[in-house]
Amino acid sequence: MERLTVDVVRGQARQPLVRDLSLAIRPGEMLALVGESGSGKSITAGAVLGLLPSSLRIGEGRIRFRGEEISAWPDKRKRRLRGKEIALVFQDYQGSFTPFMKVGKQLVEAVRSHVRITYGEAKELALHWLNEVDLPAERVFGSYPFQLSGGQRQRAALAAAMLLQPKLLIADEPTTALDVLTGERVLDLMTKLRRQTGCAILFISHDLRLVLKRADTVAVMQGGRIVECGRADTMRRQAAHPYTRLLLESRPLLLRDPGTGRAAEPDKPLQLVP
Ligand SMILES: Nc1ncnc2c1ncn2[C@@H]1O[C@H](COP(=O)(O)OP(=O)(O)OP(=O)(O)O)[C@@H](O)[C@H]1O
Repeated sequence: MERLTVDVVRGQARQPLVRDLSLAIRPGEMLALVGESGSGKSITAGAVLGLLPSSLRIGEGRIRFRGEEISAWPDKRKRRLRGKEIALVFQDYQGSFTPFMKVGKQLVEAVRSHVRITYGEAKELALHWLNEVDLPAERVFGSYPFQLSGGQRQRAALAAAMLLQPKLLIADEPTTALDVLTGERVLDLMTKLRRQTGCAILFISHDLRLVLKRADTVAVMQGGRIVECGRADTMRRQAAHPYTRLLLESRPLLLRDPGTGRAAEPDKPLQLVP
């Protein structure tokens, strides 16, 4: 992305939501885009994918993918790129699968909508990737999404994303809905997959400390702009921008019982406090 600006269009007026954003991800690299809610991370991902709502437009700048400028491509051409060369994993892993169709059937259909192979070949590919994400492949293939745990569904979504060996995987808060250990496992798998396949990963997160452990490069966003971008190991030692330091120092939220102010007990109403 070079000097990318995304505007919200209201009648004749345009107001920038993402400004002057430049980022580069190389094959096999994990770049994390981090910032608080509303900082512009999802809009940036939407711009790359050609998935911006109609009220948002790329204003200035350009997006290049494997040497081609894709920002000006028509929707149909971008659609062909999505799923095949650029894959997606969302926070809402429920939304990655249709509820009442077996996981295997969905994986097979996803492959066959992009490449002309037989059912048997597509099934073999699906089983291979389910295996790669450490799932009991045959069982998951024959299961409905609701028969899997949240962590299993997110790993199945990762297998679905990898099926066509994408060059870029965009993962928008893929671990946020998972408990810490399950989330770490999904991240470990992403690290393994990018090493194995050379797939680049754009990892979107609000959790700077989490991504500093796994990403090669970290870009910190605030109010639609990148305020700091650099190697994760350097940022771990010395964050330059005050906002990055604030994100690093911010304490995890605790769940407290609003009545007693103590750590919450199960089944009591909860309140989030900093
Ligand atoms: N369709 C839209 N029209 C107008 N403003 C929008 C639209 N979509 C997003 N915005 C605004 O753009 C800003 C950036 O939104 P974005 O969803 O990219 O943030 P984010 O960093 O991904 O946040 P979160 O972590 O909560 O998903 C926010 O202030 C949001 O309210």
